[in-house]
Amino acid sequence: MLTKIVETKRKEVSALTLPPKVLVRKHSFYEALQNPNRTVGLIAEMKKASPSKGILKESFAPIDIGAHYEKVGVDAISVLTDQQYFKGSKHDLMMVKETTNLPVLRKDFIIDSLQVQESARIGADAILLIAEILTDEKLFQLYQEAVESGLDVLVEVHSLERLSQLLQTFTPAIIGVNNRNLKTFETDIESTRKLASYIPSSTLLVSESGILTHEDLTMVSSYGAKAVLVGEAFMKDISPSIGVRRLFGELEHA
Ligand SMILES: O=P(O)(O)OC[C@@H](O)[C@@H](O)c1c[nH]c2ccccc12
Repeated sequence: MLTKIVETKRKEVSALTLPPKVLVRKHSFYEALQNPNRTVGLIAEMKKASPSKGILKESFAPIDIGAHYEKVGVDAISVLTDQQYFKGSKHDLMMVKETTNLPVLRKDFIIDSLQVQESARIGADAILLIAEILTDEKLFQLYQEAVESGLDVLVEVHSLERLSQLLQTFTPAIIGVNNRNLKTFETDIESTRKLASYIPSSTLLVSESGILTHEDLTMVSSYGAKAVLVGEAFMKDISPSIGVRRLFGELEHA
């Protein structure tokens, strides 16, 4: 699947023309995640579908979900912009950026400089770079280009092997441990525990995927995660804000 997605991205990039730059107020993704009001920062994701789970939310309305997230006090919003596999769009991101005052992370499979420039132009505050689909050289190049364009970067990694390797090239400011193996779709929050001790203390550790309950949140926080990235649990709850409150232990789990 991952190989297939990257192939699709190559085709998309070869047909990509840069859109005009939208004028938006930038927010620091990095600073937002260090919310002093709680022990774990929250990046709340919106995604209509995923290759592993199919449709997650039939009545998917990005502006509405963004409003829920902002009202309930999440620290940042992640918007899936991949169309083919996640049923998202760049337009979703632009709408969310326009209607909220939160930092917005562009969640996509970025393999080329053009996509980095595009992300800045559509108003993203941060981008995801997946170490498992990039060489060290490419990852570092795209990372630097993003920073030069004023974007924060969430560098995602799944295996210890890939993590150790990339740390020999550079130390990202934010590292996300994806608890989901994108090749097998197996999800296990223990991945965060296994990798946490190898991540430099100066790096902000984000635990991504498979965090469904308050217990999961407490667990990854005890492993050293300073922030979490959660999507599915919020898409499947009665409303995204109820999902957020449940995750923080303010309501019982259904
Ligand atoms: O829906 P979940 O299990 O809470 O996971 C959210 C997020 O971590 C996941 O969507 C994700 C993490 N890395 C990715 C890379 C591409 C697409 C999606 C992702």
